[in-house]
Amino acid sequence: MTSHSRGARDMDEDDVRTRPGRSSRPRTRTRPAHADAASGLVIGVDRGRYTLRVDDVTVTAMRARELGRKSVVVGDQVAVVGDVSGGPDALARIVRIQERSSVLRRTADDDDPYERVVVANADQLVIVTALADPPPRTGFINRCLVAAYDSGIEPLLCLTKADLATPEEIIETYADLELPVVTCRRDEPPDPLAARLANRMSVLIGHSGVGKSTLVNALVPGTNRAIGVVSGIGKGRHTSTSAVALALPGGGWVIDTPGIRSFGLAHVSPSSLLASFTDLVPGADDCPPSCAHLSAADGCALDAYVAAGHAQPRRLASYRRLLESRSD
Ligand SMILES: Nc1nc2c(ncn2[C@@H]2O[C@H](COP(=O)(O)OP(=O)(O)OP(=O)(O)O)[C@@H](O)[C@H]2O)c(=O)[nH]1
Ligand SMILES: [Zn+2]
Repeated sequence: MTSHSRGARDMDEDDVRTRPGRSSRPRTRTRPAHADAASGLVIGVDRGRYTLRVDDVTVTAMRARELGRKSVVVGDQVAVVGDVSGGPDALARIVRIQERSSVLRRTADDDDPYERVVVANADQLVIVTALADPPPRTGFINRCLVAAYDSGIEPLLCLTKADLATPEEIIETYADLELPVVTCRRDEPPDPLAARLANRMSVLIGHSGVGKSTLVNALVPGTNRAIGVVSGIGKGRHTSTSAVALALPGGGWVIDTPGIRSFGLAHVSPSSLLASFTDLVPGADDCPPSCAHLSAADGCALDAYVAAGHAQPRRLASYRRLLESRSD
């Protein structure tokens, strides 16, 4: 349906979602609650106060009681009513959370039964890894990849500190995943990364000290993310723990996730991860029900599928490596 054919039909959530950024809506004689709500993007969350972008205005909001227990997270598109002027004492109310196109979850650890959504609507997960100081950890990269594939978010490997070490070895490690890679160094502008971020909603994730703040400062002039010193202790510094979305000068958003170093992956099933390996998917047709896809000895049909030449052995090895990284 096009926007012209709506007529007097009531606005529903889908209408709001497909037209983000509009603050005024056609008024009809019979309107559902808050039909005149503005659309906002949640760019920060701090102790029950939400920072939103409504058109080009930064607005502070609280949640309306009608939201119930549903959490509002950075990246959410919301409907907001009340004072959206952005004035110093202005407080708006979030009355609705639009359907999410993706969710990135974190659990405190893999045994934690509560999955916490940390970011909504991201379409790219930027895995920031230093080439040295600290050295790359493939376990971490693997876990991030599993989280990305499971959430339907495209991964991008961003290798920092290219002045300290060469990237060939780590690039070779992931050569079978069609994983895009960019390298950066602080003495050069991060143009290859900026090009990949343009007009997208990207989440940056990385261990402390990999140079994430340095990157964000270079990507978003005017931000002042604290730059730390790599140390063996590294826990004494005060760091904010909630995600924040920053507007990129060329369009798009980058979400920094201080305090989120990895993801709980207990909820990721072998079959949901397999879905990202489309070349292997048909091979699972002959697997026993709820196959763990780990070995032919347990009846997994993927080995035979690969042996018959239908897919690359290296792809199966990559898939299993990621599968096993869930419990690293
Ligand atoms: N040699 C070199 N050092 C870098 C580079 N980028 C950042 N650093 C240094 O690495 C250290 C950590 O950088 P940050 O940007 O604070 O790293 P971070 O990932 O934000 O770390 P947290 O703030 O702890 O999350 C700082 O001393 C930076 O100056 C680089 O490209 N090359
Ligand atoms: Zn199997």
